[in-house]
Amino acid sequence: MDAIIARDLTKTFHTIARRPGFVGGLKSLVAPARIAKTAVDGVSFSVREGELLALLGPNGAGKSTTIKMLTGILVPTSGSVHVAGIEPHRDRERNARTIGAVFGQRTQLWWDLPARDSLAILRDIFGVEAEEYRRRLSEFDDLLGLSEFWDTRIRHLSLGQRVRCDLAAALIHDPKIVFLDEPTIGMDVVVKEQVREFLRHQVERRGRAVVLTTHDMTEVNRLAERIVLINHGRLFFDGSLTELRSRFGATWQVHVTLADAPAEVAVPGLRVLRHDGPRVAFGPGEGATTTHEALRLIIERYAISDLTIEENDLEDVMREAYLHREQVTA
Ligand SMILES: Nc1ncnc2c1ncn2[C@@H]1O[C@H](COP(=O)(O)OP(=O)(O)OP(=O)(O)O)[C@@H](O)[C@H]1O
Repeated sequence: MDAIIARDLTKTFHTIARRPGFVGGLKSLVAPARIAKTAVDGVSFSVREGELLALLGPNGAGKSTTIKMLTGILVPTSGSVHVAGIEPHRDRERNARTIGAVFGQRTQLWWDLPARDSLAILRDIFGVEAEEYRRRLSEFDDLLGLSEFWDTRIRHLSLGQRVRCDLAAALIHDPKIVFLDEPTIGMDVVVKEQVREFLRHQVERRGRAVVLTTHDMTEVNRLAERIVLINHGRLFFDGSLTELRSRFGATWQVHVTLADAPAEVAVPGLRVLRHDGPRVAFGPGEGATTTHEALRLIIERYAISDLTIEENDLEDVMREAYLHREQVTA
């Protein structure tokens, strides 16, 4: 079932352009020149329950603006958004009970209170029953190790500790839908993996729908089943990581050592890049786009004794995707 449905979502900001100099400043006051900036332009997508969608794009692409409309912080200029059947900006109270959100750069906790008290306030605000609260806290503690800094004031927590508290706070009322805007920014690799494990648990075991923005390609690789790419406010890709790799010039090589050393090697759909005795390197040919597919084709024809796969990394693929979009819009 779709948890989030965005249709033709558009947001245009209006700002006042200040003319240079003193006279220019006066003119701007008398006759302000308004500049329109369409940050999100006709974006449509949906997210199912139990699905993690990574919303990606270069700086200034419109990701945060999209998330802000999905969470009800911003009102769309046009188009529609439904989150668990609710229009977030029209029904703020029901929306707040339905969603959880973490903005990695900010906190929704109280600076001068210890983590324990901050969460207790949220428990009271959302009316979480005592036994249920204890159960959830203990689950969050198991996954995020909160009790290490339970009694420390939020202002004294490290960034990684603070975001772990923010994650617990965002989920304390058991929302079905979670928005995360760069949740692991600035975290060390150990804490990042802890947070990723937590998110996997929320999606796979708890069936939550999660929308995540990040510039961290390892995160995308390890977490995202589905990717939506936007640039200049427009959606230009919606699909799996495999589809993304095959569409934006991902290259790979499959190196195999064959059980025999045939004089000729050929696999329909693959290109033979090198052939030296039993050792053969295959690359993508017509009709075979993924390494999985390539392996199936090779194993169907030859017995192999060794195998390695080289793929160019996701950052290369993503750079290709962003540049491709620049050329399309240029
Ligand atoms: N309140 C605002 N008023 C005017 N322009 C805005 C406002 N908020 C965002 N913008 C502009 O809208 C565009 C999209 O910004 P947004 O923050 O959504 O990008 P982003 O994809 O989240 O970028 P980043 O990866 O750098 O965080 C940018 O050009 C930004 O300057």
